[in-house]
Amino acid sequence: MTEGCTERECGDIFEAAKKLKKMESSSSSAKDTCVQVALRIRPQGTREKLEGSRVCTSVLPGEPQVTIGGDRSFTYDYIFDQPTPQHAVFEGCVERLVEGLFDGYNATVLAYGQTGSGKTHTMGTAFDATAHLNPHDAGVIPRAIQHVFRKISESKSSSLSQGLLEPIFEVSVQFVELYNDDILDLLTEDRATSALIRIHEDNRGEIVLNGVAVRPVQDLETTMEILKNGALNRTVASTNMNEQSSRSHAIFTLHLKQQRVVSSLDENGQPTPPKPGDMEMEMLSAKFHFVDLAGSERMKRTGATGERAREGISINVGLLALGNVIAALGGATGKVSHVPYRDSKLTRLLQDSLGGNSRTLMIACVSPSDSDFVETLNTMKYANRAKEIKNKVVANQDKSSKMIGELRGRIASLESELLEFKQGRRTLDSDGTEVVNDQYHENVLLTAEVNQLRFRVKALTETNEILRSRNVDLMAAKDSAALQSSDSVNGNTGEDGEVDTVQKTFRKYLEELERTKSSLYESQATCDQLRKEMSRWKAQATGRIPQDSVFSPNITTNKLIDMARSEIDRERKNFATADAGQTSDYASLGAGAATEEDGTSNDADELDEDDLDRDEDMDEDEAEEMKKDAECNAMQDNLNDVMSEISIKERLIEQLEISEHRLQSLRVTYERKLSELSLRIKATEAERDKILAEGAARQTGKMSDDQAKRIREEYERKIADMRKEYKKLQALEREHQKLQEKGERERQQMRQYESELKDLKKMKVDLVKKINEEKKRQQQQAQANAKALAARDKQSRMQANKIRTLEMKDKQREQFLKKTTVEVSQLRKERAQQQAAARAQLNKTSTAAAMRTPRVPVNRRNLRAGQPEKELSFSPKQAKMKWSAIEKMLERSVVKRQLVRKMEDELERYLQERHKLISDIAVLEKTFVSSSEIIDRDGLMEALDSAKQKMIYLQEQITESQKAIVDVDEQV
Ligand SMILES: Nc1ncnc2c1ncn2[C@@H]1O[C@H](COP(=O)(O)OP(=O)(O)OP(=O)(O)O)[C@@H](O)[C@H]1O
Repeated sequence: MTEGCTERECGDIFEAAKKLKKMESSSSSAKDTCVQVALRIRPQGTREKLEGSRVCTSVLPGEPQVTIGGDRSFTYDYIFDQPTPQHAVFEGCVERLVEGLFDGYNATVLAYGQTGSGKTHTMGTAFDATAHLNPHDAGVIPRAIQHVFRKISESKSSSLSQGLLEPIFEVSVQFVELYNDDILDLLTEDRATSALIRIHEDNRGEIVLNGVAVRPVQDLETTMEILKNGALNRTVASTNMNEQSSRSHAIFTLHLKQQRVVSSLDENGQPTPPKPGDMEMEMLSAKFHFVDLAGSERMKRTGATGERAREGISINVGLLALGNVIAALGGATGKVSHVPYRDSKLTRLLQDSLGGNSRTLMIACVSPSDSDFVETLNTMKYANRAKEIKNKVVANQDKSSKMIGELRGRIASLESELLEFKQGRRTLDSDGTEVVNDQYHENVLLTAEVNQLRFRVKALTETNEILRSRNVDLMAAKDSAALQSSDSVNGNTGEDGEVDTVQKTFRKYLEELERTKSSLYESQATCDQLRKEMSRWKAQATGRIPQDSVFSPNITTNKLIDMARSEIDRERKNFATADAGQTSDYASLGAGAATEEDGTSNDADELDEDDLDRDEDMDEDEAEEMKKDAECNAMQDNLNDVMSEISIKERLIEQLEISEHRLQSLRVTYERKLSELSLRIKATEAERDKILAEGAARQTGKMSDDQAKRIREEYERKIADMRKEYKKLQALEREHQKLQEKGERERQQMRQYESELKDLKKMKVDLVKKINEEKKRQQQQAQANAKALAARDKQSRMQANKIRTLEMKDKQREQFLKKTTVEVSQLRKERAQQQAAARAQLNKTSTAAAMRTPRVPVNRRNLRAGQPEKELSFSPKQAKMKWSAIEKMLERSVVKRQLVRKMEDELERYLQERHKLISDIAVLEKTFVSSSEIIDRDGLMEALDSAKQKMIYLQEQITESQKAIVDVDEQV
């Protein structure tokens, strides 16, 4: 397990990081969310049924798809067909928005549709001052309010049951209407205050209404009362299309502020209760706009005149501006250049909800009747465009909670990152392959190196063991030699001076051996010390300090370490000298690159995208450079290893050479002594023989037999002693022989060390060469990179210039077009005036001369001639092409519009005929029932038959017209 972190802790950190990441992504980061669209088809009204209207919409069962006009289909996020009850609409698409309110997400529900299509019914603000609202018919707003208060009490009681701090909620409401482009506060009786209402955009980009009453509310009943009073204050009037038609756009806003204990999310993204000791508070705020738009209407159909017509125009202007905002936000390219929010107060009020920070739902309300075919088709198209709008949704947390959350997330992710480095966490890269991080690889390499060193230490320990056993042998030999020497002291005191010398020599020899052994130990210790030192350097290089890096103080060891350090320092200095040239080159290159950056920074604002690209490239280059640096460092480490190895081997060889030298000199001394002893044995034997021979010659008289015997015995004893001594010396010689053999083995080892040393030196040379080559290559690469960077900078500067030039040209072109348009309208005006004048003149004089009034040329060539030189030189061909394209497009859409209008009129005519025919049929049927004359009844029957035939024909025509409208409408 990794240092300083238990398995459990690691797991906890990972989990915490995971949860916080989820929290972060779910709360603080803005997410793109499309505006959701629901289509609600209201049931046919009694009047429509009586008028014989047929249902022209059909919904695919189980699919959110609707078909109209035969084969025109639209798909929405939700479709609620005719019989859908109110609660299903709320639960289907609004409830989750209310839930989001408690997590700090703004929401908007926008009811759109033609007049009488069911917007007010759906929103739930169709209150009757006297009648009690049937809970079953309650619309979206009452249900949302109910849900908010229910959820508040639920979360309070759930906190209490969990032993957590009770959350604090603040709920307030606002209710305004936009009538004839005036904002009116529906919660105040004093209409004069409305003049003081201002739309204001705060520093977070949120739209706020200054001067509008904010009513704090505590429970469902009070809020409903406020809602009801406000709704009853709304401007409504009766039109042909709707008994109670809303003549204004109404916006009911519910603000929710809460202070609660922060809850984290589990692995499934579900909130988990915080631990009792971990009670961090957060502040969340959110608002819910409920927008009941006034119905779009065709004056012809609503029969509006006077004030109603003025209202209708204002409503249609607002809705048109809303349509333009929707079109701009949901443009095919997805790139919004300008959104005309400021074109109307309605769009300005809805700026938050469309393209802003809100989860928005548009409920498009339509009538299923074929008499409303054109309006229904238009509403469906309008709603279809709204689907494309993308909002940026972010939870509204107070600044400090947000920051704390972000910091917690950051800490947790850093902790998990650290853990990943330590443990070698496997991750999936972009290709989906499993990878282990670099730090882990490095750890593995170091562990392998440590193992290798351990192996070598083991080998040295074994050598040590061998030397120790040899020491034991030698000690035994020494003891036996001492014993023999004491024997000889006891038995022979006369001629044993030479033997003593031999023994002394032998002792010296043993002492020498001991010295050699201790030298070997010393070199072994040096070797160990150097290895430890090496691993300490490595550990320092990787930021780790091994546990065994503390040694007992020892003067010799320290001396050796100092020696090794000075040697390494010397080598490092050598390399540093070799590097110095290249480093200064790198530094100058780096400075060059920095200067380049400074030079380009002035253009940073204009070159954002290019800079981003370049940053990415630079990141890649940096990564590449870092990789190379790592390689270079690895090589340097290798070189250091080789060098320390070399110094170890050199020391070993030195020691072996010294010991070999000592052995050699001992051998010579020893051999000399041996030959001296052998000569003396021979001389003694010769002396004995000689005395014996003389004794035999003098046998006759002077020496007795006993005398001779004594002399012989004495000499024989002497010789026996000497032989003994000789034997001892021979044994010693054998021992010496053995030692020599060992020496030979050591010499072999030395030769091996020497060849290894040679290899290592060669390796060192190769490595130095390789490092130099690598550095040279890196230098070249850096130069090439700097060059490429400079080239890229130059290119991006050029591109920026190009963009600026193009933008300038574009501006000029726009100005040119604007000026041209102004001039054209000016000329048209003048022309009209001239024509009027000419007509007046014609009336006066009745002569053709007046018709020759000089005409002001209005063709484009003349207009262009009036432009300054510069503008003319600016791509007139392009401007002409653009102009003609605009003209063609306008022409096409005008033709299409005219055609559709004609078809709509035709459809309207058929519908009216059908309406008339239905009432005719009703009259005929009535007369038929009341008539008693057979002749009359036959006539009536025939009339009824022909009316019914006509009805079939009319129905077919209506269907055909609807199909034709859809076909033309679909054409681009
Ligand atoms: N889903 C429905 N179920 C039953 N009746 C409905 C439904 N939708 C609308 N209605 C009825 O249709 C009539 C018109 O509805 P509503 O007033 O809500 O239309 P509107 O779109 O708000 O019209 P306007 O834009 O003119 O205010 C009302 O009498 C309403 O009760």
